[in-house]
Amino acid sequence: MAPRSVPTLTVGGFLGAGKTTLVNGLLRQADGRRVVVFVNDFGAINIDHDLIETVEADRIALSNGCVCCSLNDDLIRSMVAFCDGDRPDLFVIEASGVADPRSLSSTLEALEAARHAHLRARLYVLDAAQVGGLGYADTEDLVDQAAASDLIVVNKSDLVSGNRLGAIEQLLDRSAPTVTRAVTSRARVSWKDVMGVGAQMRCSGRHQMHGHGDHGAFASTAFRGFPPLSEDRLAALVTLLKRTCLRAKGVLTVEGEGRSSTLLQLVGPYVEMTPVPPEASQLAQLVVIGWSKTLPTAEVSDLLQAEPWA
Ligand SMILES: Nc1nc2c(ncn2[C@@H]2O[C@H](COP(=O)(O)OP(=O)(O)OP(=O)(O)O)[C@@H](O)[C@H]2O)c(=O)[nH]1
Repeated sequence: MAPRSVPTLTVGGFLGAGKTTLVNGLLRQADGRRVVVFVNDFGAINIDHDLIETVEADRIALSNGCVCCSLNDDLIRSMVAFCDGDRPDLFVIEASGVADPRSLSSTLEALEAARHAHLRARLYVLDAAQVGGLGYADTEDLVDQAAASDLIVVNKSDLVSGNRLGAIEQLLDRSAPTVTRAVTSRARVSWKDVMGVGAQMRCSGRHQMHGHGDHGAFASTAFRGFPPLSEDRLAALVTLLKRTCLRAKGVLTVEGEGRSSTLLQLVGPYVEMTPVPPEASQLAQLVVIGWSKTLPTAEVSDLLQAEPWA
């Protein structure tokens, strides 16, 4: 009997929209199914890979490039390698926050032709707090990408007013009227809903070809192994990043008793700092992503007292 083809979910969405949060939420519902997650980070350090909650062997990092263009061959090779062994129950591809997830359709078609994997559903996470905060052209681009998906997850509803949510819903009514939608906080979607939507959307015209977006507009810089930060320098760093960057994430060590480590997550003006348990204390590392023309590499370097690593 021919081995079964592996159903595959793609997860797209702009920088910081909540893709990793959504994938982790799905993994918690896996109920014994074996899920292999391919994680693509735009920066040179794949921090998302570390944040995905699954066993080591089933998280595959695709770093320092974009899965919709330069890393496409790596993705295909890696998926085929998994299909040569004991096939998993599900593949999940989390695209980078600058990828155009529409480009993954042709990758999936090639794998489908070889009976390795097939597209189950394309999920697109839209950050409700971000939509409209970007320029008109960028917002339009995100909405176009969302319209080419099977499920739009309008996330971070906790951060916006009812009016703002209503305006986003109206925009999607006009631009993506046939795509199923879920309004969420913490990107909570049920396994059943996700699998159900895919089954309904098998013939959704996904054979269009799409080029990838203009990644040249974005740049990232990464720092590693820098010394512990004083409270003041940490505050100055956060202020700088909020003002100048689209996305930053990393693990920082803060000076003081016990030298605590903190996971910093920044999406535009939104900041989360979560203590990292001592047993998981890691090498200090930070990835900063923004517009190429305004990325504050030198200022971040001064505050961290370290040269960029990549
Ligand atoms: N307040 C709030 N924060 C959220 C929500 N969903 C995700 N976040 C936070 O937003 C930040 C980014 O979430 P991620 O899931 O890492 O986003 P991502 O799309 O994977 O980010 P990149 O891959 O870097 O583009 C994290 O600090 C999350 O905890 C939400 O619904 N509400």
